[in-house]
Amino acid sequence: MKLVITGPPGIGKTTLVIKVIKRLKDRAIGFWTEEVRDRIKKERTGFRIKSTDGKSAIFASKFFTSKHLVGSYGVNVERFESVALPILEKARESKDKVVVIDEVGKMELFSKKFADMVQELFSDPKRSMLITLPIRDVHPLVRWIRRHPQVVLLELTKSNRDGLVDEVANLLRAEK
Ligand SMILES: Nc1ncnc2c1ncn2[C@@H]1O[C@H](COP(=O)(O)OP(=O)(O)OP(=O)(O)O)[C@@H](O)[C@H]1O
Repeated sequence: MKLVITGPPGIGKTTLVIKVIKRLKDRAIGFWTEEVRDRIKKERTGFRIKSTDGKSAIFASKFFTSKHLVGSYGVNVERFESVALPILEKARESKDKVVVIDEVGKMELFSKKFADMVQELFSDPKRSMLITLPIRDVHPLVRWIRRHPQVVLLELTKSNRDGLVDEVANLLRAEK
């Protein structure tokens, strides 16, 4: 099964993914991205990637100089790849695991290697995946995933986000 969660920024996609990973325990392999906030001013300063094997890196920041910009955030593609690629390579070898990728968005897709890896994993019909996507088609791959015939697309809202945790975990757990 290919479960794809979409919804507007801040609706709770990452929160849902983290809860589902906890439910799936070691059946889940992959990564999620979360905000980095200034401890004193409380404002968002960037984004961090965290993998199921405990690695993490700040890969986008207001303080990074980069040719890859999303709004005021500079994206460090090498830092992103240093966490994302090893865990997805490991996932490729672990055929019975659910691959979790939060998210396939504009910042992440500056990495061509990441885009190729996502497409490869997604193209395996037997592969169970849980992916989050931005609401807009920010990249041809986002459009391709959204329209893939195997996809079950779930749009997250304030009213369904709590109930979907068990539903998503059960759907993925039921897969061999
Ligand atoms: N089910 C929930 N109940 C209450 N608060 C929630 C819930 N889900 C998320 N939140 C809160 O909403 C905020 C945004 O959540 P989260 O980062 O998961 O959203 P997101 O959709 O992944 O955002 P982005 O699109 O920026 O990645 C967080 O402060 C989180 O604590």
